[in-house]
Amino acid sequence: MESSQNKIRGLVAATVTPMMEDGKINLSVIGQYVDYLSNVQGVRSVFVNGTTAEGLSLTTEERKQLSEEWVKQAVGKLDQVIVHVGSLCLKEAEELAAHAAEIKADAISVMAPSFLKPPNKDALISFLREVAAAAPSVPFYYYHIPKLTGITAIRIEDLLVGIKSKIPTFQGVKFSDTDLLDFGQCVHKYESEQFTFLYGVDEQLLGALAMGSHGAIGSTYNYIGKTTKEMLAAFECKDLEKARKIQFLMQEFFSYVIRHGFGIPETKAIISVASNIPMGPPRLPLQKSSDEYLTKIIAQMKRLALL
Ligand SMILES: CC(=O)N[C@H](C=O)[C@@H](O)[C@H](O)[C@H](O)CO
Ligand SMILES: CC(=O)C(=O)O
Repeated sequence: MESSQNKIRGLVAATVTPMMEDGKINLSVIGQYVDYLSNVQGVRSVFVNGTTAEGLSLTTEERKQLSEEWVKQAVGKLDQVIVHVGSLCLKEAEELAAHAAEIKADAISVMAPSFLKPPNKDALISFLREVAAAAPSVPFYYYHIPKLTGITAIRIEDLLVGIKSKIPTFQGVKFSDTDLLDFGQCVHKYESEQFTFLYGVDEQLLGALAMGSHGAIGSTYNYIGKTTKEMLAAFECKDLEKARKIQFLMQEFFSYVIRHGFGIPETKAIISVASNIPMGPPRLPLQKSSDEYLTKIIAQMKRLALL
């Protein structure tokens, strides 16, 4: 049984994968990255090899090296290292899950396979169950990101019916979608099960907090973690006016970048500026964004006092 101590609460940074100009992964800066997150942003948990980390663009060997390095560097500095082990290939996902267990990752997470897609909820559960079974003592989080997986017809409220009997290690959901009806009903219906619901659309986290979110996993907590923590604290003290003020400020940033193009290339560049750690370019098919655009983003962030 999970003790409440192991439950994920608060903010989790969805990390980027540091890369070198030649395209190789750069393990050598992960120690510094951990220090930066915990000391500068006050973020003490990480989600590695996920979307922001270009997890599905990495080789299995690279994913293993990265998760090993994160777990190693996190000792004594971070609370939780959650490793995304999802893959289009069940066998590869199982291998990564077993590896995460071996290196003592705190939790694993799996998104739905998105090329040959599960035709229905039961097929998805069967896939998740097999992966989870490869790490039978590691807490398991389902990673819901329908816009990217293309699996938009499966509601999480329905997916979770009886899930503990099928996936004994099931612990919660990383919910990266704007559907607050589905999210709210997950929190409400499964309260007695003590699942953990972590919200993943950073632009509207306050809405999810109002629905009872237990925390958040997102790419922007790499650089506005500290500000977001102030919003969480204000919400906690029921100072909604202050919480809104902070969310609105962050939304000014989101509104600007989303209009002009916002994704992993920009995220890597912003973190590089914020942390002074070179995160490098993204891997193809993603492309570096232009210096001109990045200069504008940084100027906007400074204007909003987010950098
Ligand atoms: C699609 C995507 O990458 N979503 C991230 C996590 O789920 C978020 O953290 C976003 O990057 C963030 O909300 C900005 O849109
Ligand atoms: C954004 C997110 O949570 C991920 O990178 O997987």
